[in-house]
Amino acid sequence: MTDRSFKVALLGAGTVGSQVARILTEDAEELASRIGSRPELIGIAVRDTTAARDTTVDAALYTTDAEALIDAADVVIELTGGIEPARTRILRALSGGAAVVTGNKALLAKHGTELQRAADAAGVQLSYEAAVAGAIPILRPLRDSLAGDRITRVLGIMNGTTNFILDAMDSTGAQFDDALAEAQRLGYAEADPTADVEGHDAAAKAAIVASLAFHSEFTIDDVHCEGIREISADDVAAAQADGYVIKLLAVCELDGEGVNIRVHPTLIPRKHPLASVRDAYNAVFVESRDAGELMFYGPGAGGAPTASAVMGDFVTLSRRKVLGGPAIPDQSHRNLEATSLSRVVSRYTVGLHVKDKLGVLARIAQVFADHGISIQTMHQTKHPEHEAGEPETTIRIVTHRTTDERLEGTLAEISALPTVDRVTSIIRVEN
Ligand SMILES: NC(=O)C1=CN([C@@H]2O[C@H](COP(=O)(O)OP(=O)(O)OC[C@H]3O[C@@H](n4cnc5c(N)ncnc54)[C@H](OP(=O)(O)O)[C@@H]3O)[C@@H](O)[C@H]2O)C=CC1
Ligand SMILES: N[C@@H](CC=O)C(=O)O
Ligand code: NA
Repeated sequence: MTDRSFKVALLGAGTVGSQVARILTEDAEELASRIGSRPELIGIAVRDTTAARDTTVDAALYTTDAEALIDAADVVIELTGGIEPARTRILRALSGGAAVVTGNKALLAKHGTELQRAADAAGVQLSYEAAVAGAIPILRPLRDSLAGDRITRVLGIMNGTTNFILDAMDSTGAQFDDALAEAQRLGYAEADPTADVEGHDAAAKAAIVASLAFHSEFTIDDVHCEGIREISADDVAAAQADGYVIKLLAVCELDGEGVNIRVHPTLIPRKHPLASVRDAYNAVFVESRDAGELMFYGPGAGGAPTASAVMGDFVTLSRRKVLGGPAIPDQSHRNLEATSLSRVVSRYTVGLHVKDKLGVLARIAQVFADHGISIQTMHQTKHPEHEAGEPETTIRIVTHRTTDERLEGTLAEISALPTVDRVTSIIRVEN
């Protein structure tokens, strides 16, 4: 079997692509025996063929002609990122009969349905385990291992960069910018880290996870998304003092007849298993009717770990291609709708910057009561005197469970009080 070969085109040789090129080169014999046929790397598409590259890979393989490579390939591995030209190139590969592996979550979260339909129509395989939580096998378990169960909720830390930043702020007191620069140096952050920091990267992953977990079609536009840029050292210290840690969580949960999908900073108790997820590690909790609670943990970003997920997909779909037979088309569609955040019930911590005057606490507590929100705890921190001599203070309130809609109305009224300077933070609390 292994004397036959099949042609592989690699698009991209950056953080992940360079590691995939290395594995395809160094492990060629081992891969041939696992697949039952020899993968022949026919070329690597990049933007700049003169850039310094990994010397273990044949320099003659680099090209800027991605289309020629795609047209000649049996399997295409797309690791360039972004929407275009990646979308057009993947569609070209699929319609030409090539199986495709990609880690492009931004593309899948926007055009996943179109790509999957193109793969089904061509009778070829499209795999993207690397797109969510890097090396962690999570999409295959959702799609295959749990195919006979009913998933009720998925809760996860799905972005390595923001976990790295929040962990550094929590454990070493690092400043946000320094922690972000280190995450970029280590290859965790996207080329433009806005997608990480603003939560868009985690939101893309949440859309992909929710689509597989709930057998429906969701895009990133269905995900409510808040990032971590507003999280201050004060928020981190206050969370610590109360026995919490702040994490950027992605939550996908059944909500009546629909699914609520959201990404936001969340306070979780330090004894919660997700609180111990450090550095750029990711973890995904899956709750289902029959299996109960499952936790998937591991490196969620970085070149080699992500390449591991790419190679897992590559070996699986190459083996299937070598064995022959039809590709397995996308499964049942329940077509659940995405629900609005406004009715989601949770606890909140709210930070308020106020004038330190007689009755200010009582007035704020009254507004919460008027809106039917019960306060669990209220802390006041004394600030140095204001320039104009007027004393100021920060109040932190932890509420009992309420809806986003109700909290919004409450804070609109509180913000309008003459004694309230501003709302400094609103963070959800999970138990
Ligand atoms: N980094 C990570 O930890 C993870 C990344 N991913 C995903 O994997 C994919 C790749 O990420 P990463 O390796 O970090 O990205 P990089 O930015 O490090 O690398 C991108 C590569 O693609 C090439 N490229 C970009 N545009 C084109 C184009 N139009 N034509 C040909 N080549 C092009 C670049 O060429 P050149 O070298 O010439 O500039 C470069 O080699 C993305 O979809 C990302 O979201 C998924 C999980 C984790
Ligand atoms: N930028 C992403 C990379 C993996 O998907 C992250 O930080 O998790
Ligand atoms: Na994964």
